[in-house]
Amino acid sequence: MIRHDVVEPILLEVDQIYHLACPASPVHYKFNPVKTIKTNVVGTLNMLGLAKRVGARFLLTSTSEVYGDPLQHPQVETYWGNVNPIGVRSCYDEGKRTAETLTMDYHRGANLEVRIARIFNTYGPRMCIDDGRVVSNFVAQALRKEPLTVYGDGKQTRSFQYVSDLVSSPSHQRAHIAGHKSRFTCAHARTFPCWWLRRMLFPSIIQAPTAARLSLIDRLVHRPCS
Ligand SMILES: O=c1ccn([C@@H]2O[C@H](COP(=O)(O)OP(=O)(O)O[C@H]3OC[C@@H](O)[C@H](O)[C@H]3O)[C@@H](O)[C@H]2O)c(=O)[nH]1
Repeated sequence: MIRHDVVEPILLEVDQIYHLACPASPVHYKFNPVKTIKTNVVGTLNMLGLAKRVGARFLLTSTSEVYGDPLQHPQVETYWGNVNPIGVRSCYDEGKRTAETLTMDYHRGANLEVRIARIFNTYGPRMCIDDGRVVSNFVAQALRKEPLTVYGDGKQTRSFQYVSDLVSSPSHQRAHIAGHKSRFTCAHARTFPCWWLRRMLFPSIIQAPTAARLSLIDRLVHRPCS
């Protein structure tokens, strides 16, 4: 294994590049916004340059956040989004949009074989307890028997997906099929408001047998962060 910051160029002999670098939780990517956008722009350029040099296939993990504050529900891959270029989330939204642009420009200009996976709100084992995203926050708060922090009126909706569904999804499989269209959505077909998530999670965790709760705590706290 090599530890390397994608913001710095690197020369390797590889057949495939999975470009996953970048914090995904809003709390984490807002912590150092300049580093976040650098990772998405300079880091993506470096990885695409490497892919071109060695003729590797390239996968970019993008995000539902490329749609910004969408005016269309659900978001289809042809929707261009509604993004604030100067907001606190822009380092991530616009960074990933630029990363997508660069990926498609290398595809068109250098004939690089590319895939772009637009991943929606994903949760599951190996998340940090302080990840900051809504599902792990609610689970951690319910385990501590604290009130669940629903921001705003809780009517905001998200498409949540379990991590193993993401990995085994048909969309993910398509990433491996040569010649398939270059971008695809990785999301649950339905969206749910945050208030619903609170109503569903809290009683099921509070009423769970102690052993089940301890196992959840173990999975959240004692596993390394993904
Ligand atoms: O404790 C919390 C945390 C979050 N929320 C709300 O829950 C909703 C979801 O927020 P999250 O922090 O889980 O993350 P978001 O859905 O905004 O973005 C995330 O999902 C898409 C991924 O591609 C992105 O990488 C990731 O940023 C937001 O409306 C947020 O305000 C709460 O109500 N309470």
